[in-house]
Amino acid sequence: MEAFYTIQGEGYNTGRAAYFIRLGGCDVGCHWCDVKESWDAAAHPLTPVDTIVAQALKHPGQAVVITGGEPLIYNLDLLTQTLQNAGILTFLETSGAYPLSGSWDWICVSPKKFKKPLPQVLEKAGELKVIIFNKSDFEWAEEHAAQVGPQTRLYLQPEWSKAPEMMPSIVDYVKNNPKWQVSLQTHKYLNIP
Ligand SMILES: C[S@@+](CC[C@H](N)C(=O)[O-])C[C@H]1O[C@@H](n2cnc3c(N)ncnc32)[C@H](O)[C@@H]1O
Ligand SMILES: Nc1nc2[nH]cc(C(=O)O)c2c(=O)[nH]1
Ligand code: SF4
Ligand SMILES: [Mg+2]
Repeated sequence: MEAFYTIQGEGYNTGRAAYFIRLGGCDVGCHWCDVKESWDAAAHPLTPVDTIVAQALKHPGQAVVITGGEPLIYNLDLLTQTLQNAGILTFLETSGAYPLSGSWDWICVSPKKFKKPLPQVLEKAGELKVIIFNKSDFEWAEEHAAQVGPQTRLYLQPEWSKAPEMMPSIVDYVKNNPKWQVSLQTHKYLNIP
């Protein structure tokens, strides 16, 4: 759908320069999704892997973030292996709703109520990043924390439009349950893509 060089704004790798590759197509249907224009795969022409990788290599960043849409609706083996062979770190942003493919240096799973994550993806998560839209999402977060390994980093990220309202509860929750950390969409405060 699009590719751009920016700073990873969210989660474990926040603050790192990265080339973002946003793949079109998603049927998970989050009502608060901040890239609804990505949902219709047919609206975004296919791009050859070699073209994507050549564009990525024009930037000095050491990492690529593959996001969407839901990137795991595609088999990502060739794209990620080609990037890694070129010396680029591969980071994934996924809902976990589709089977895992690809070769990854970091996997972020952000589970969704609308199409639940697969256990095989949760198992491989470097980080679990749960979006907090309302108070019931804390319980939802704990249900998923129970399904990841002890090494998985745990993040609570406010849904953007609800951030002013939900932030006090998130702060209290993290202070009382310190296995969790706060993740903010810092790129939106920085006014960068
Ligand atoms: C747009 S999604 C694309 C990747 C994948 N479909 C997923 O949901 O993980 C990238 C990240 O943005 C988060 N996100 C999407 N809309 C958001 C919003 N309105 N507020 C906060 N985070 C949001 C998702 O939960 C996910 O972690
Ligand atoms: N800067 C920046 N960081 C991000 N982290 C995850 C994003 C995404 O949409 O997947 C995103 C994004 O869209 N921009
Ligand atoms: S899974 Fe990701 S891309 Fe799909 S609707 Fe939800 S937030 Fe948007
Ligand atoms: Mg985004």
